[in-house]
Parts: sequence; C-alpha cells; structure tokens
Amino acid sequence: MKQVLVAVGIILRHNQTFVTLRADDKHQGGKWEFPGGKVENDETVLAALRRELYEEVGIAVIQTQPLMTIEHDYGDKRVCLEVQVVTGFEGEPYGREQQQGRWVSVDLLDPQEFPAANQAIIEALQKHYRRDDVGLNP
Ligand SMILES: Nc1nc2c([nH]c(=O)n2[C@H]2C[C@H](O)[C@@H](COP(=O)(O)OP(=O)(O)OP(=O)(O)O)O2)c(=O)[nH]1
Ligand SMILES: [Mg+2]
Repeated sequence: MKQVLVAVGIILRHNQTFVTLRADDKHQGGKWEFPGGKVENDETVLAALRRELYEEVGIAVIQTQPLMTIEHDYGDKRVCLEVQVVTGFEGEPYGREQQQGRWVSVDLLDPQEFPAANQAIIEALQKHYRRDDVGLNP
C-alpha cells in the first residue's frame, strides 16, 4: 500500500494548541486532529503546511520548528506525518471549512479523541510544552 505524506501543524500559543474536528465521511472521521493535509507532488513539507493551514484554519504561517516524523499503518491507509510546531502565525485560526475548531491546553489533550498515530505527538507535547515550562501563569 502506498504511503501518504502529510504535513501536520501544531499551532501553539502559550500553552494551548488549536485542534479541529475531522468530518465524519473522511478517513479517521469524527476524531480531532491537528490541522494539515497531504503534501502534493511538487511541494515541500513546509509549502504544504502553509497551504493547508491557510485552507483549513485561515492563518498565515510565519515560523515553524520540526517536532517529529511518525509513520503509521491504519490497515486501510499508511501515513507519514511530518509534524511541525507553528510558533508564529498571523490571523486567528477558525474552522474555515465549516469544521469545528477549538483551543485546548496541551495538558488536557486526550489521545483517545485523536487518530492513533497522534499518541506520540501528544506525549511529546505534554513533555515539552507544559504550562509550567512556559512560565506564563502563576
Ligand atoms: N491533518 C491531520 N491528519 C492526520 C492527523 N493524524 C493522522 O493520523 N492524520 C491522517 C489522517 C489522514 O489519513 C491524513 C491526512 O489527510 P487529510 O484528510 O488531512 O488530507 P487533506 O487535508 O489533504 O484532505 P483531503 O483533500 O483528502 O480531503 O493523515 C492529524 O493530526 N492531522
Ligand atoms: Mg486535512
């Protein structure tokens, strides 16, 4: 089975990240996700990330840092997620494709609400971007 390359953006502001709900009729539908999508043939991962984050949540990506690469086999589909933390952006994210979206504290991300491949992402975020580490709140 062919592997699909996917650019995934962790939109980070203080200790929160913006997540969106995948439509029921899509692969892994009904799960929450970090915005992103397939890298097209003539595209770099960062170009795909910029394009997808504008299309899906209406922001302009200004600054990113790579977090990790995850390969996962869902049985019906194999994916390679190239995960970037979006540390700088312009605009306020919203569900530009009419999907639900919300800011959630990194500490409160529930792996059960996300596709299985996201477990490692959530673990890494909870290790590195906890509320206490960013020193924002008493
Ligand atoms: N965007 C995103 N995709 C994820 C995550 N976790 C995960 O397993 N995936 C999988 C689900 C899909 O099989 C694939 C991403 O495809 P996608 O449906 O977002 O692709 P796309 O935006 O180009 O959408 P489409 O044109 O196919 O509708 O990666 C995640 O956190 N974010
Ligand atoms: Mg997508």
